[in-house]
Amino acid sequence: MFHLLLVARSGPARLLGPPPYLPELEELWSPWALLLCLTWLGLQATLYLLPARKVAEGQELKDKSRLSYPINGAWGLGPCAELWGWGWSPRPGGEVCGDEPATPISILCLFYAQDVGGSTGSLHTPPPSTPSIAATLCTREVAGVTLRKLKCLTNGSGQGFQALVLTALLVGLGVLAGLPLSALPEMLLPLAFAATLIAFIFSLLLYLKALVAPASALAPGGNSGNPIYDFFLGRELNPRICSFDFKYFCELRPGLIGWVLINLALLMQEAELRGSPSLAMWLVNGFQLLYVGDALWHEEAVLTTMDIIHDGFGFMLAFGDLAWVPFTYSLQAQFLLYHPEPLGLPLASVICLINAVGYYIFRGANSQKNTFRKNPSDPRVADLETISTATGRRLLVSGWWGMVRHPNYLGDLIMALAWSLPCGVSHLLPYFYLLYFTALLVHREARDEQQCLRKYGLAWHAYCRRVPYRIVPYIY
Ligand SMILES: NC(=O)C1=CN([C@@H]2O[C@H](COP(=O)(O)OP(=O)(O)OC[C@H]3O[C@@H](n4cnc5c(N)ncnc54)[C@H](OP(=O)(O)O)[C@@H]3O)[C@@H](O)[C@H]2O)C=CC1
Ligand SMILES: CC(C)CCC[C@@H](C)[C@H]1CC=C2C3=C(CC[C@@]21C)[C@@]1(C)CC[C@H](O)C(C)(C)[C@@H]1CC3
Repeated sequence: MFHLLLVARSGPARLLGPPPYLPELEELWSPWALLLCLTWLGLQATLYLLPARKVAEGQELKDKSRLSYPINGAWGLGPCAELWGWGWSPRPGGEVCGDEPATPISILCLFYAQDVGGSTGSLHTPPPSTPSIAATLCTREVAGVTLRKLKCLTNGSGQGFQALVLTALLVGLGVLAGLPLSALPEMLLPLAFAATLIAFIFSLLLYLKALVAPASALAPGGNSGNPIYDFFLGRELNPRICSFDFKYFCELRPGLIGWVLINLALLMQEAELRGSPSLAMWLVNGFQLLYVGDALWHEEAVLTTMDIIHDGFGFMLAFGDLAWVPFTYSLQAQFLLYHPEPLGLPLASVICLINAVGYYIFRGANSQKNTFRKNPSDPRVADLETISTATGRRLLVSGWWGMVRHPNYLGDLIMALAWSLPCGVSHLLPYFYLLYFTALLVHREARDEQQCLRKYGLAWHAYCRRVPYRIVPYIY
């Protein structure tokens, strides 16, 4: 990470060459940078602790329990923000008619968005047995008909980004009040050092906490008994203090939003240096903002990722979330600040198209799987072909998941390419993310494959025969 930060600002910007120089400790260590990182973590933790608009349930744990997670990153601009209601016989998609006669068969779920006042809302008609209804909160008898107040899980649509938007507002106000955001790029080295230090100390504390955690709270890996290995991979699966879930918080909030902030600071510094931000810088900022915004919009989907379900929370993820993501994922914008790249409109349009294709595949595949896992009879996935497994769960074999076994990785990789292309082809450095990410996803795919084979046995073999390619059709 430090090599990348140093090389990005050096003239030759050679990824494979030696670092331009070795920084002295004074260049790395700054109490101000540490204070800034801690303030940032404090701000994001405060936003995380804002009263939850919705609580989602995680996957089943070893002891058959499920953890709850606040879904703050989203607020309701549309249906399914927070969810409940007294259901009775409205026309699907229509307005609620209070005086409409209630009938026993039309118990519905009225999803209504809190921030549109609570009085309006769209109506959905999920059958009460679908997994999108988490619980019956209470029942009420009205004219001999039992109405149920239902707690529903969101389907992810129409959600916004509370934490991201509030951070943007605060930063905007700060900038108006004279906060020198464009000075941030000069501080990247000490900030990265401080973030690494925090990740290291934090993982030590997590390791110590895990020593007294019950066996049921431990991750499948990370319990080898070798302290260095376990410290690195993480002993505990979902370390928490009360309802504050450290892994979930770190995975989505400080690092991802920090990445966007660093990008913005680089854009502002470029504007100061050259009069206005370059088109290439706009593209990189826009694409990556879309990616982070998407992650927060679909915040709940992270609960089914391998990181949350399977991996312990140790140094690898803490460092990855808090330091690696913000400081290396912003590498293209860092590169552009020191190595401006002229970009014409025709090429920019092609790059936008590549990003759009990548995003379409990434989002389509992730949403299709999430929808299917939540409610296989959802009309959007009900027609897809599936195969049964001994666990009772089915596997999709048509749609995106019938094209390759990891279509979401394919989309993600295409986007990674689009993020590098605005930096031109004169240097390898801006393509670092693409190379690293390919390695990460190939390794991740192999890990997932092993887990699925363990879970689904013969059915997984059948799926592999039916869909022979892993990530790239006809190639891999
Ligand atoms: N930018 C970054 O740095 C990173 C981004 N990512 C992105 O995160 C996202 C999540 O990735 P990841 O957590 O690895 O895993 P996936 O979202 O790909 O989920 C894999 C799981 O999906 C289920 N599954 C697999 N095949 C099928 C099928 N045919 N039908 C139904 N379910 C199926 C299985 O779980 P089950 O059957 O138990 O439901 C499997 O374990 C991806 O889009 C990836 O690109 C990931 C890592 C880093
Ligand atoms: C330090 C090591 C070299 C590697 C550490 C890996 C981590 C940086 C990544 C592991 C899985 C991740 C995910 C995302 C970010 C990177 C890490 C933490 C993710 C939050 C990015 C946004 C996506 O939409 C997502 C699906 C929510 C991602 C989940 C996995």
